[in-house]
Amino acid sequence: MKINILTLFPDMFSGFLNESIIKRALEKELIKINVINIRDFTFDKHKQVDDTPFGGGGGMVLKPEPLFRVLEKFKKSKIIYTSPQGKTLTQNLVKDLSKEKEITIIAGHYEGIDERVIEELVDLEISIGDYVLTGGELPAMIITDAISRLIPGVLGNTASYENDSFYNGLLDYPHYTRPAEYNGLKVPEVLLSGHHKNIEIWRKKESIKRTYIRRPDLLEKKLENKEFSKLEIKLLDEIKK
Ligand SMILES: NC(=O)c1ccc(NCc2ccccc2)nc1
Repeated sequence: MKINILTLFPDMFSGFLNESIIKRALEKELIKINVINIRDFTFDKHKQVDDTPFGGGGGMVLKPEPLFRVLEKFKKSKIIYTSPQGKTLTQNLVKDLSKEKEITIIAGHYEGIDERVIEELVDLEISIGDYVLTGGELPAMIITDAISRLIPGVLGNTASYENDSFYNGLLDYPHYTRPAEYNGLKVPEVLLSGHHKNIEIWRKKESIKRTYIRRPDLLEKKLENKEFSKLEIKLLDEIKK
């Protein structure tokens, strides 16, 4: 998987690329991340990348020329633009994107980019949620992070995404680690029992309970898509009693 990120602020990515799981995935060449400075694709004296919006109003808009030039180099990849106007990112969309060979993410800035770039070159506009940020760099990191962890080998063998919350359309169950008692607070007995079947059922029930309480919309969706196993239905009935 190769991810190109087009940005005006490449230095914003150094922490993201040089720490932890992403750093190791890059070292193991499981993924390749290419951060490109859009300003390198301006050839005028002032290296102008943005300008005031036609029709007036505040802020600046990224000019079309530098973006058309840089995107010419990446037109074989899937072109993504991060903006509040995009399709909301979900784990399912992340899963679909993780199957692409190469994607290029345009991190918008200021008020956004000239619409002609979106119309002509962008394959998918993505929003990470209903709020506005100073730029598209953090959304680009979030999309890159979420995709990378699904690439085989990126998560160590201990963790895996199969047990992810959202992977099965439910919220995660509670997690505990040593000590078994802290400040008089005990870990649920079943988790200390070594009884794997009971632990699996307890975890599944906790996931469903949490989803039922915190995100009933996710349960609805899972029911609509008929994605419930017989066990899950049984546990949901117990929870509802
Ligand atoms: N919710 C998001 O995914 C998001 C993406 C970018 C962003 N800010 C940059 C920008 C502002 C306006 C138009 C285009 C880009 N804020 C939020």
